Amino acid sequence: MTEWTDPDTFARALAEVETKEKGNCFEDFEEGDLIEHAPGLTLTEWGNEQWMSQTLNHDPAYWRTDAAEARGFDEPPIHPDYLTAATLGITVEDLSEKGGYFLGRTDVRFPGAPVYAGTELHVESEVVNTATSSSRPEYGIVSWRTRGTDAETGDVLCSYERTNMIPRREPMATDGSGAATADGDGDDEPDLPAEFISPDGGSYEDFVAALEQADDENAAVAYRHERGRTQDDVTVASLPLSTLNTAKQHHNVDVMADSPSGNIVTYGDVTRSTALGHARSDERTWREVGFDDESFHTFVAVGDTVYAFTRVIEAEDDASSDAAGTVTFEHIAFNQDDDPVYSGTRTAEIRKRSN
Ligand SMILES: C/C(=C\C(=O)SCCNC(=O)CCNC(=O)[C@H](O)C(C)(C)COP(=O)(O)OP(=O)(O)OC[C@H]1O[C@@H](n2cnc3c(N)ncnc32)[C@H](O)[C@@H]1OP(=O)(O)O)C(=O)O
Repeated sequence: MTEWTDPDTFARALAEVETKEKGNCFEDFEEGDLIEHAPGLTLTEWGNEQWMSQTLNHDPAYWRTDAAEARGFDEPPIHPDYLTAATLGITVEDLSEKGGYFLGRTDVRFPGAPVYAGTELHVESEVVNTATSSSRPEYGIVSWRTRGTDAETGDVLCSYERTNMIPRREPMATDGSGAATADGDGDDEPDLPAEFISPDGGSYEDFVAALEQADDENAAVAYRHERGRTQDDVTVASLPLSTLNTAKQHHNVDVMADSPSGNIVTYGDVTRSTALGHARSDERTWREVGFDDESFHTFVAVGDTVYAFTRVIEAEDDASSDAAGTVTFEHIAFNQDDDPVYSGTRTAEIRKRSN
């Protein structure tokens, strides 16, 4: 038998053989295509706790039975961030393993009852939009609507619309006009208010009072959270793999050395969940309602630190329980250089002071 492990021989063999490719290119997606994601995943207490602990989501209702019961849950439930990340992770093999980046997501909702450990997740996606990228001819932009359901009951547990940049098999012919970006001369920078108000506490009434104060003045309710989380092998590689997210961006240093980021990068859902964990540590969350207009602005890599900034947009006394009111926030995750890495709006029910 030929000794193929001789390095020169092996290099020649590698150069000759076909690579069994993974994932799909832009050209493989057509609007209306329905994709059922085979992996599925059982949401476990271990997966939930690993996700929550590493992203600093330490709300006692997700950790302690008495705290869970006081919030109307039967037991500590699966955290909505882990549910969202798992509903996306499972889809990567079919939708985005070829490469490209997670750009944004909107209409993230949790229509079902609280989800508990042991629930088997079934996920499917529909291609809702395919577009050329005017600035990057080697990529297209694809959006999918994804639904994660309870495999046993068929109840929808999590749904959203997500957009990725996806590599094209053949780069688009371009006259280069799309690459030019009008940077402007800085004159169109939005004005900031004269004053920033920070709520006195994390209860619903504190957000209402701060918004009322800001309404009278040239002010906004906005503040930063002290905690930061430096990205390490666990957050960058382990957490996405624990959701069956096979994107090479998170665990293949060899391939990523040649990519726009030059390195493996943090799964967008880890960055976002970490920033939300920081924000939640300064409020009295009752329930998560939904997320919109989420965007990932730049890469987060091992060694980067994820911080969070919150702007309070509105408060309404229309929550699902008298114990809480509804607050809409804009959260911005930023790194050690103060560069925004993620932004999105979040609607959450926040406990009233008496509860
Ligand atoms: C899951 C998963 C993978 C991941 O989790 S990867 C980690 C999370 N994502 C990131 O770290 C990406 C961060 N973003 C960036 O670094 C830059 O945006 C990027 C990807 C390098 C592109 O930067 P550019 O400066 O070249 O371009 P733009 O930001 O202007 O965007 C390129 C085109 O995309 C369009 N676009 C951007 N955001 C959205 C959006 N939310 N929805 C729809 N379209 C969007 C933008 O308009 C540009 O279009 P053009 O026609 O002008 O090219 C996984 O694998 O699934």
